[in-house]
Amino acid sequence: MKNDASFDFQSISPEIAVERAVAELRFGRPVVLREGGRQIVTLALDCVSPSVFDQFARACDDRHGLYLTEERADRLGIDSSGGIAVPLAGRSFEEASHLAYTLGAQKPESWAPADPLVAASTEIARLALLLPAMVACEIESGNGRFSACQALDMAQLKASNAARQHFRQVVSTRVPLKQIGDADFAVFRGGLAQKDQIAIIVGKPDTSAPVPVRIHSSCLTGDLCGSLKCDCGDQLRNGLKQLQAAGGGVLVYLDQEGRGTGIGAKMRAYGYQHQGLDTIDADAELGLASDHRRYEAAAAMLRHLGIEQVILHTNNPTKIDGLRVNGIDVTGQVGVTGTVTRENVDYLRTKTLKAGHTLALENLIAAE
Ligand SMILES: Nc1nc2c(ncn2[C@@H]2O[C@H](COP(=O)(O)OP(=O)(O)OP(=O)(O)O)[C@@H](O)[C@H]2O)c(=O)[nH]1
Ligand SMILES: [Zn+2]
Repeated sequence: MKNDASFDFQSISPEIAVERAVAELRFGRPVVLREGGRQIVTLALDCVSPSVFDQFARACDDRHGLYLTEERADRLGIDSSGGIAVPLAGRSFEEASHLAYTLGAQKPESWAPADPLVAASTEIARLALLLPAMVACEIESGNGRFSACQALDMAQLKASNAARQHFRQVVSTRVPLKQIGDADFAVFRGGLAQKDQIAIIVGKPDTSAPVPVRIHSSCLTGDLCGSLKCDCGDQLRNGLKQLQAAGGGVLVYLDQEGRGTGIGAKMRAYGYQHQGLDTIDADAELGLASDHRRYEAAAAMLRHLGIEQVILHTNNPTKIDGLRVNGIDVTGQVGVTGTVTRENVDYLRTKTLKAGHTLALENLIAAE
């Protein structure tokens, strides 16, 4: 955590500036992003009302454009690197939304490669758990029409990344669990999105040797409600049992619903899955990449617990890489499976085929 003495009440840190911008976007207000001598003003389409959209168009003198990510552009049949900008002059909120997220939308008549500064603003939308469809416009310095909007420098956005690793433990308390008995729930606070994150400590792991660890991303539908569409609930409970059987370990439960996209995006993606898209293409239709999760928080929490070496319980190679780039030594991997159901088999197959999950799916199906 930052040394409290560094807060002088007269300036703000990069991460506070970013958090404020995130809050503004979620209120449906524009954010100004600056780099060098340039500045753009941007709104997340996902979070504005039609009247604010029209008001923004007027304030931009109709020079505003719609930024679409590379994934969304690709779904519209446009090959781009870094996304595209579609001019919005004369277009309604409904037309813009159709272009940004609707299944089966037509390729726009005109578009241009995206401004990298606008593309960078999707990072704020991502932290705000909003879809990365940005309505944006370049503005001159001295333009007073957006003077009350939160402004952010690109340098602050980049510098805020360091905060992703700043965590402190708030509390650790015993909780009796149905399947494995007592476990300690250690709550950590900090990071960039300032959410509380949890490490569930099973038994008394020996931190002088590689510790069995599961990194589990939250899944409200699966973990909590027993949804048959995924294997998350089983993996959560089986993961805890595996850690106990291994003589103790840690399950890091990360607030990363929908592979880091949030419950709103995940439910929208489920809607497209009901229309036949797989889990990756459904996210791409919303402009999202195949996985938005980050592992700085997990690595920082493990280090707080004195853990530098782990045996990771996962089928997902991205989690192994994610821990390694954040300084945790992954010395081994153990798979974690759940029940294959009629409803989740396609999801599991897509994870193995498109996301490289090491899951022997056909063996699992044959064993049931
Ligand atoms: N966007 C999106 N997220 C989903 C979908 N189904 C499940 N999820 C999310 O996917 C994540 C799955 O988390 P985990 O089980 O920890 O991770 P995993 O990538 O399956 O890897 P391992 O379980 O470790 O093998 C959770 O954040 C779920 O909310 C989906 O169809 N779309
Ligand atoms: Zn799930």
